Amino acid sequence: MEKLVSSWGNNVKSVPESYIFPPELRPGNNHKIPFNTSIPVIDLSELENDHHRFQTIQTIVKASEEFGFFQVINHGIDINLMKETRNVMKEVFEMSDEYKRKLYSEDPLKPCRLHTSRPTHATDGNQHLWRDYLNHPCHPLEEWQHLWPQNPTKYREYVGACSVEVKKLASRILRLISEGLGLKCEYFDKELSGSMLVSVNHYPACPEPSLTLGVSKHSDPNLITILLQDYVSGLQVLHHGQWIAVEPLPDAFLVNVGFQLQIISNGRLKCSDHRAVTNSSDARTTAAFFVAPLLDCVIEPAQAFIDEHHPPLFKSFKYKDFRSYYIAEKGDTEVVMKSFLA
Ligand SMILES: O=C(O)CCC(=O)C(=O)O
Ligand SMILES: [Fe+2]
Repeated sequence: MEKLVSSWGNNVKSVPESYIFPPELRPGNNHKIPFNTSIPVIDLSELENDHHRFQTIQTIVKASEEFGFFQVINHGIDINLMKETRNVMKEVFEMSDEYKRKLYSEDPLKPCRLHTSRPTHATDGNQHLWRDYLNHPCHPLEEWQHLWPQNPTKYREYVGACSVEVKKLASRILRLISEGLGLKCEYFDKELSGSMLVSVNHYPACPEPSLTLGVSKHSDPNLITILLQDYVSGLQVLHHGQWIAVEPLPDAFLVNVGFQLQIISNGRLKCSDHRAVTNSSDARTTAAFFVAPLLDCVIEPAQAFIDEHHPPLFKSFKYKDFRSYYIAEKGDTEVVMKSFLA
């Protein structure tokens, strides 16, 4: 499959022209910045201890205000299930070209498809990204699982089991955030978090990581994202104008605030721009579970954050209108944010 980087990326000594970013958008030497330890790693087992519960919730809220990112450990999801899920996900990209051709589609409306190189606002529209991805909805499981890849043979089983657990983890985190912000604990329980889509991202080792990107700068359009990573680093977050590198902790999930959580919290929680860089020695596979509102759901700042001194900062809109606009503007954070300001 000539379009998929996973089919030829390992055999080239240099990055093809169409993958080279303009100088101002290249990561340059920033593709190997050291890990920044200020993004908190939060131990969820502390929630069982009455003394530490309050502090843990405060740390989650503070991280969501300051970085829009935090990691969670001791989250209750079986480490072995995480490992098996990562393995079947990696295997998809190692399948034969013949098989990958069957999964590949250019049709964005296809519910399960393998694709590559989604152009974004940060490029000139033709720029390729050093990434292949497989995406499909995964909640409610029974509605979608039969459309997922049949090979690797355990894909449906492991990704299905992991999706159910990740959805529960997301609900738990949303309840903690609600509690920390003074919202009803079940505020996000229903339509606001009614759908979940996974994007399995695969970044083959890249011969010239300073010239290209796996995913260019963007913020996530959904409510909250739960990212399953492996041992290989690559995610960078823009913090006060500087790129900072996130340490990959294979037993942890990385959590990030999406646009909708920023809007509902009336700007209190932040969705931060982030990107994925590549490296020359190891392929990297991640799974981003995007928890999102149902398409007809009305999004607006929650009443709890509005009073005479705090007017609503954002308009009220249907999630589907936000999504269409985000796609049309290729995820340009500034343009998207501006048009939903009150
Ligand atoms: O793979 C990663 O580290 C990040 C992927 C990401 O940001 C996304 O899929 O939205
Ligand atoms: Fe993202």
